[in-house]
Amino acid sequence: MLVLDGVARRYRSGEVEVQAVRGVSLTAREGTLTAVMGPSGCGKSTLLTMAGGLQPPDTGTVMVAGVRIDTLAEAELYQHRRRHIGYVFQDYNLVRILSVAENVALPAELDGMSRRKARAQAREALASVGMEAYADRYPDSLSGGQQQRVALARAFSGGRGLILADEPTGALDSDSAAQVLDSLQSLVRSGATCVIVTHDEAVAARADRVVRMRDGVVGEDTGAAA
Ligand SMILES: Nc1ncnc2c1ncn2[C@@H]1O[C@H](COP(=O)(O)OP(=O)(O)OP(=O)(O)O)[C@@H](O)[C@H]1O
Repeated sequence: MLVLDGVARRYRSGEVEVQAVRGVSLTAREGTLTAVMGPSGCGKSTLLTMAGGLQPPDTGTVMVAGVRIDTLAEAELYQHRRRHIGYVFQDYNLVRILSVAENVALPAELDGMSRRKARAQAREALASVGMEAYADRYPDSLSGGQQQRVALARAFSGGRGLILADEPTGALDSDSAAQVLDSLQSLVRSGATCVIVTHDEAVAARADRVVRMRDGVVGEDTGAAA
């Protein structure tokens, strides 16, 4: 579960200060898919990076899997992120010289898990997004949608409960995007909490909840009472 409480964040570049997020509270529960939408520059990505512990809020609190992460020391934050949070970006970020299974196993191996265990875990994660048949292929031989499903498996591998995705279908045609959404929904059904930043109404249509931001605040929230 993700709980954001009154988070705010501003950026300063030179003399100019931008209040990117102005106090957002949002709880996303296990087994739900939340779409965060809104015009360019309204603060969606900033909100997602705070939810994932990639940058702290100036004010407000962030809880992931029952732990307040915005005040954790760096080493603990790093460990908590690796255990509980998976990230997916528009451009997949797969390592081209590694096979699909090696890509998915990489975070666990870097974390000290034995190769055998990490690979077994990777195969399970690939199965949960319907990509187990591609385990020995290389990213360049896959379509964009397939690569994104591998990236989803990597984010989820090891049972990470919170999947944060920034425009995961932004580079895909509608058929590939639909397959990525199928995979995301199957992770949600197996209990993951997913939060997606998107401009794509097709994603919003399949979300359990749509949060629309405007100028750093939540303007509309279909799940406000949930
Ligand atoms: N590192 C940064 N330094 C300075 N300003 C930033 C930085 N990152 C974002 N901003 C500014 O903060 C505001 C919110 O940006 P953010 O990327 O969160 O919006 P967004 O809704 O995700 O936009 P998009 O849909 O275009 O990705 C914008 O005005 C942006 O220019």
